[in-house]
Amino acid sequence: MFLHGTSEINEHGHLEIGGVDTVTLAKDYGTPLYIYDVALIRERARSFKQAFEKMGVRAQVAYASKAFSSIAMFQLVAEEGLSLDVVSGGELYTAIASGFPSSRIHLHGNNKSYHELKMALDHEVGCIVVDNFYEIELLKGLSTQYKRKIPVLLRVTPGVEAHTHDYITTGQEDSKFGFGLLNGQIEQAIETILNIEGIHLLGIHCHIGSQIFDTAGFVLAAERVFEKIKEWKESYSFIPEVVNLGGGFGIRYTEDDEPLPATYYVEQIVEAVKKHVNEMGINMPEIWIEPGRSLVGDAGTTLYTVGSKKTVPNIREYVAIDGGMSDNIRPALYQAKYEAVLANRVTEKHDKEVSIAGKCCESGDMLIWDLPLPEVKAEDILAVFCTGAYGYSMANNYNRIPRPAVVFVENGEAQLVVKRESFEDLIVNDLPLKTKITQK
Ligand SMILES: Cc1ncc(COP(=O)(O)O)c(C=O)c1O
Ligand SMILES: N[C@@H](CCCC[NH3+])C(=O)O
Repeated sequence: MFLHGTSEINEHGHLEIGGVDTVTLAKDYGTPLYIYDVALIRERARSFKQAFEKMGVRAQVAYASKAFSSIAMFQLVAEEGLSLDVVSGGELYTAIASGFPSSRIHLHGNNKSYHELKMALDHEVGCIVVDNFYEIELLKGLSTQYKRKIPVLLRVTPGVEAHTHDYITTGQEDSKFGFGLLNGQIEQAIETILNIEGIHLLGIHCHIGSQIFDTAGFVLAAERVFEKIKEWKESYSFIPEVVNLGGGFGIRYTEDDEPLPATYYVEQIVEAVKKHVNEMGINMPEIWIEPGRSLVGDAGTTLYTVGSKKTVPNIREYVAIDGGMSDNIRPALYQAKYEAVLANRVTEKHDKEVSIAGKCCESGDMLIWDLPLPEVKAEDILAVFCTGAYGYSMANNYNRIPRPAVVFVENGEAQLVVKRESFEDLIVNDLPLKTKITQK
């Protein structure tokens, strides 16, 4: 069994995280329940930041908040001195409500609305990562309303796409995000932006994918971008102050995953940029990265209560839990794999194979196939590891299932940071029919 972060087995034979007994947490807060190991989030945040500091490079580590956003999470991120990547009015609103320093917020999105852009500019966010020509027009219109120049990065699709253990180069840059790097679009965008009085072109952004286990894709992306920067220095006298190489650093979900330490990604990225900068004889730009999953993924665990079971003779045993694709859609969406244990009986032999079914009305609502567990009984507590990224943030109300609560644990203390949705919450926006209802 692989124990992440501060996870331990205590004297009761229970799984403990952050010094708190998870079986007690399940009793106190109910299940399903998302638990975050705060010390592990801090450790990850610090390792990214310190890696840059060690190399003497000016940098911003922006937490990609799509992985998990809540007021408390944003406050933790602020406390650790990271920046924040938001991709919607909702994430931006949460960031502002949390008191996050707006100068460290970066707004992303491939279809930002006028109102989202205005909201970001009203709050003087650190930068807008411009994605397309429509957005340039919107910003041009908006720029006349503000005294300060709008700081922007231009997002490019570098023609490098990474998938888990490998990467491919895509000649045609077939992506809905950003300006093509190799088809003339980015030059058109730079020329347009440089001619807009109220916009300041701070630099270039690219992101090559998610759950990536090697550094070759990042190095190649940096190479592609810098080949172009060499040209832009000549043609536009444009030298980026910032180069943002995105997020995507992989984590260990199961024993098949072999993640690299944060320091290794940072070193390779910095070395790649330094090489080009030295060749060009320009100043080292600030390097920005945007880790999401690698900051919170393995710090999250979901607790469920076991309910019904079904045996299909000679085939398998299904064990159903009180959540499913409503709180973790990743197995259904990406065939994502997870490891799990019985939190209340961790020390017992996990040597019976069962398959964990969710409670949604969907055959595909299976959380884990062929999971080794002890003989499971109703009321056992199942702990699924590594659910911290894209779990709560992609949770939904399918079958009108309320979203679970979120608890932070650290130094033996638990703190509720997101309340469990109630049935009342589910109908709060529903309006009754205008016409009088006649009972038949
Ligand atoms: C632009 C951008 N930045 C950062 C991230 C964060 O990725 P991850 O959670 O894999 O680190 C993503 C998601 O893939 C993204 O699209
Ligand atoms: N939601 C995806 C990752 C998307 C990355 C965002 N650009 C996942 O759970 O793996």
